[in-house]
Amino acid sequence: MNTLHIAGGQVLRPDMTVESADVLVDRDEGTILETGTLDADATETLDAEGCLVMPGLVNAHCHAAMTLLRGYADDKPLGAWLQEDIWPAEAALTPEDVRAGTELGILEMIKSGTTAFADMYFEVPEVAAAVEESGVRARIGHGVVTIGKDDEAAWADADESLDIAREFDGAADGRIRTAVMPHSLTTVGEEYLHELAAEAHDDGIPVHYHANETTDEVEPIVEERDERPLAYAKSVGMLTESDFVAHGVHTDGEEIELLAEAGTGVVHCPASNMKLASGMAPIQDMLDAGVTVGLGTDGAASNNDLDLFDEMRDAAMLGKLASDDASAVAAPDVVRMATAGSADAIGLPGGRLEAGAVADIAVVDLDAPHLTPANNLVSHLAYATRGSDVRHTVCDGQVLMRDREVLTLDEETVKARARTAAADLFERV
Ligand SMILES: CSC[C@H]1O[C@@H](n2cnc3c(O)ncnc32)[C@H](O)[C@@H]1O
Ligand SMILES: [Zn+2]
Repeated sequence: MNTLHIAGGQVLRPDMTVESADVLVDRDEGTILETGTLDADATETLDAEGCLVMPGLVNAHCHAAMTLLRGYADDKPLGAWLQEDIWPAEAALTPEDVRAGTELGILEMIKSGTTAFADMYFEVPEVAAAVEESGVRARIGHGVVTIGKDDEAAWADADESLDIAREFDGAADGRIRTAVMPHSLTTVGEEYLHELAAEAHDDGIPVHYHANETTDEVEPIVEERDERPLAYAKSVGMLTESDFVAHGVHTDGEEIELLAEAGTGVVHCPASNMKLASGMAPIQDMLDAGVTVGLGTDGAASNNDLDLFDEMRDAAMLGKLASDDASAVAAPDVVRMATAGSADAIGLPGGRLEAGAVADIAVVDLDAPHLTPANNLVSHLAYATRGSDVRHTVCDGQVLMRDREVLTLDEETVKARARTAAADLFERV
């Protein structure tokens, strides 16, 4: 059998306990065969002495190509940031730019232990190619915006989202799944939302969109329709078990109940919410109500990195402030959010390290001053670990990074291509 032996580490179990154990992976099937004390004669070995072996992190809401726009526009609220800076720059992006930015984003994610992500953008065939080449897992989709477009252009955009979702679902040996992705409840008209949700669900494809991110986005819906945004989302068919929303910052108690009843996932993006001053999501209330909550970075222009360890710390800190309670959004909650919660929210396998699960794994080196002493490793993951502490990354049974060297992408080439693409882009805009 073609196997990978991750040897000599401690393993993070799905119940958030930690114990010394090896991990044996079936490289052909891309699954975990067993964990325990193993004397394996494996095809390939990864040394995990002094390390914590954990499920690969899942970035449940991202725009990976926005790495090209990192630091391009800071210190503005969402509306002004999008309209004055981001959308004009994105209008000048070429397919090659999207490929370069997505590769850079994936490189950053692999180097910080992320093995899967959900991505909303355009030029999606380029996103798919980057996912295929790099070996990660992703749920990808074309983001639809219909406001400011005539009917023909709006339907063309909506159709592109459906066509792309149908074409790429199952690509890259099943590592790529898709979703139909209307940008938000205010940037896409009601008739398009209806049609997108109905057609997507007919084909078993989920719907992903930004919702309840800012008060500026909630108020017009309430004024115009006399209902909250997530009640509106439900009425157009976009609040089902397979669907997942990004943000959910300004979500009231009734909307939280709607999410819990429907089984719709929420992706919390605390760094983006703080940077754009969007607000504080009621995450502890959502967890208490049984909502599936995942964690996302959003794009690198509103974060400004794609490191989910940062995001876990931000989620814990902001969750306490939002609840005015230091016991809220505790360390095990955020580790669960960044692993199983995210995987469940976006409907990809992963997030759990156990026999039979997909072999999507991050190996964290504990030998750093900021992780010493190793009093509580779950606490360390939530509050002290940095993406740069990740030593090896494995996805679908394949080693993507060994001893901090990424094997599927050439780091220097990816960085150089992204630098050139960004410089050329800013010259054009
Ligand atoms: C149409 S593709 C996706 C679209 O979303 C934009 N975007 C990035 N971050 C956010 C955010 O926090 N809220 C809303 N929209 C966002 C991105 O720039 C693309 O245009
Ligand atoms: Zn977003």
